[in-house]
Amino acid sequence: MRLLIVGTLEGYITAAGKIAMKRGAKVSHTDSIEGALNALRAAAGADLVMIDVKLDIATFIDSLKAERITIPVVACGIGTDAAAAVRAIRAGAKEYLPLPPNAELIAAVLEAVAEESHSIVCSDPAMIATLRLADQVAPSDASVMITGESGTGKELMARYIHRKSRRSGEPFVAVNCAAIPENLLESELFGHEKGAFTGAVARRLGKFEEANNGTLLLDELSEMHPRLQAKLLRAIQEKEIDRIGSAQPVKINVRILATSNRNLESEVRSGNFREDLYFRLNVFAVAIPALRERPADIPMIAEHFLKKYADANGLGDKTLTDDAMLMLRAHHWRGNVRELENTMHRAVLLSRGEEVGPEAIMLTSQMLAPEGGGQSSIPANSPVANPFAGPGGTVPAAPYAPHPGAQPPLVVAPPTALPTSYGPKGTKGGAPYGGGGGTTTLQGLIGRTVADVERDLILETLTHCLGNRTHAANILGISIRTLRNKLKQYGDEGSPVPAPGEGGEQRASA
Ligand SMILES: Nc1ncnc2c1ncn2[C@@H]1O[C@H](COP(=O)(O)OP(=O)(O)OP(=O)(O)O)[C@@H](O)[C@H]1O
Repeated sequence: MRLLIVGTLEGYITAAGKIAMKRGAKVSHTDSIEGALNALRAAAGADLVMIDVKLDIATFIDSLKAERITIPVVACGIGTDAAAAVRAIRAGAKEYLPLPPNAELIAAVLEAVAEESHSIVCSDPAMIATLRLADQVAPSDASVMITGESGTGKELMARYIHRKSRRSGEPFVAVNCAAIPENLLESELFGHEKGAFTGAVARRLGKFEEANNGTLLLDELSEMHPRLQAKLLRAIQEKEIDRIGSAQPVKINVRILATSNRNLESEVRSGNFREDLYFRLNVFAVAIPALRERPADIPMIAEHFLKKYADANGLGDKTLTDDAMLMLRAHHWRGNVRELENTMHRAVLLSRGEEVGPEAIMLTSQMLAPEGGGQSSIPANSPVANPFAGPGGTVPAAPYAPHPGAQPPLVVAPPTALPTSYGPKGTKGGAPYGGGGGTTTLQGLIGRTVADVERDLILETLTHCLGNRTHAANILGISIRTLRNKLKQYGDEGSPVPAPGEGGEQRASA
């Protein structure tokens, strides 16, 4: 939880900050609205803003909206100044907190924000049983291996276990082992001393030390190189780590959670994953069912995201029609909850009135037949399954007429609409999405590495989205986490990364 305090809070900054820090929040402070906007633009990141009621909250919230920065804002002021409180709430603040700060009130607000952004929505008995198991294992210090297909909510489950554990007031630190190159992952996890290698200009603490007394999530652990697996095993067994370049081991107290979307047992059998490490980490196993195996969750999660994105885009209340719900229930959801989330995000932006009908439901993975040849009950190329579907269920270039105020190009713009060149310098276009991609454009890519093309695609999409990470991740079909990891890597390698709200040149941290 990262808290940004804006203004002087009538001289109570230190007290409020201390209370928040005690609850595990990372607190930063700026005096002015401009300072806050700059920090948020530069991706400094915050989960909650506490702002002095004396500042111009309406202008601040309007600027956030204009720049599509979604963040809850809580106003703070002396005592119970009812008029100021009403003004702040009218301007869009979620809450009004009276000063001097009250520890319980601040704790409740922080908790509500944390719950809101990481709550697990479910009603299917299969998922409820999985949550019960998580509840049982959470209080212990045992390692937990969380498995499930991509997009089922493994990271969400890890956060849930941390929240329910005795370590909930301590840091939760996640490392995506697949997104970090092997040579960097070692220093990311274990840290390094100054001069340990070329470029190590200062000591850097690794994620193990950052997570000390708390929980470390090793996301996509199956991707870790065997050499590092050995070092990880030692860290877990000995409860100490060696920073690169140091002969002095550092004691650590970290609970490990790990996720994998591969079958780790077969990775062990094929020699790609150490058996001893597997048994160390697999003290408890929590297997999250695929979304299609918990059909009762589909309507509830769909409604949840419908509300979330309608609120985020200021589009008022929306409801799904029966036909639209039928389509959602019948779909195979190979991309699981992430795919459903993206589908609902698009539906919100494409629907015109209060009702969201089948015409707004674009099931982009229709073209991926379910494994084993099974189809959803509605054929992929049926106009009902996807009203925009072309032959084979692909989505044609720009078939919709967006209603005013929506930003469909951010979500469904075809590659040709992007101001980009995916090919070598000077060539235009490229169609990595289904439908419409021709051999000419593909030929333009020959001679370039996949990593190179991927970087261009990601950076151009981000530029197109004015630096908005969420929109870019949606268009790219990758998780926001994967996008952030990639951006960090590109930034480290010297590529200019657009900051939120920027379409262009400014460098920012991912
Ligand atoms: N039950 C749920 N309720 C609400 N949101 C959910 C639920 N399950 C997943 N999500 C959302 O779906 C998205 C994907 O979840 P998450 O990143 O946890 O999946 P994952 O299994 O870790 O994916 P990957 O394997 O690709 O890293 C996130 O935005 C998450 O908040």
